[in-house]
Amino acid sequence: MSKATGQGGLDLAGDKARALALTPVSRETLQRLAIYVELLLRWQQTTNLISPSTIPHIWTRHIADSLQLMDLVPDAKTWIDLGSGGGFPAIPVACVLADTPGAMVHLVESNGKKAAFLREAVRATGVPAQVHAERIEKFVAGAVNSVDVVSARALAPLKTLCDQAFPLIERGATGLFLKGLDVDTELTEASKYWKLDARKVPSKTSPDGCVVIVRNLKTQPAT
Ligand SMILES: C[S@@+](CC[C@H](N)C(=O)[O-])C[C@H]1O[C@@H](n2cnc3c(N)ncnc32)[C@H](O)[C@@H]1O
Repeated sequence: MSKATGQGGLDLAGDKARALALTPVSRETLQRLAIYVELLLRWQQTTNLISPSTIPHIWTRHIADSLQLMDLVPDAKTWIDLGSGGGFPAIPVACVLADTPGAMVHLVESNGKKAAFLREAVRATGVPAQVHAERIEKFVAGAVNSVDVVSARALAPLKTLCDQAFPLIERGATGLFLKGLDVDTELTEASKYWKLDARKVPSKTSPDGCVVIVRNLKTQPAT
């Protein structure tokens, strides 16, 4: 495999350079990310971890999209990522946090094959992360410790994310939810059931995307 090309002769160098310009990382973090990307592309041949059409843009569409969360919560050390799938945003976040003492990222993913991949990704990169192969509802209900951040990407509408993340946000976690074009409709719907402080931050990687930062989540009083 040449330096310029990735798995299967894919030329990812340009996309990787664009991603690193958007979300710069240390040399050590980049080494961990490169191990993860290579592993993901290998598993992708037999397990659907990301949409095949996004493979040529894996560094911008997935890695940088995940890394943009770091600047929003610079002091956060403990995360729970809901519905991690192939590992976004959790594994890139853990790659950055690997040099932070006390950091831990929990990945909740009920699909057995994807959870097996995530375990292998954690082992290969050596990042501070644990994979929980169970349903979000069960994991969150049993989570005893408070965390700094609860994140989710491409999992569910905001109303459902509020339902799922409420026990964690109630105990002080900040919700970071990567969202697309429908965000305003989703916010309107969520606001019927939840009182929430929600701030939209434009995405660094997608012109139609944003990150919704949720704090102070409370149920709406019945009218
Ligand atoms: C569309 S994928 C998104 C994966 C990843 N977050 C991303 O952005 O690439 C949603 C993932 O959430 C998982 N999932 C959905 N509902 C879940 C639940 N209730 N408990 C655990 N995992 C769930 C699915 O198995 C799937 O892998």
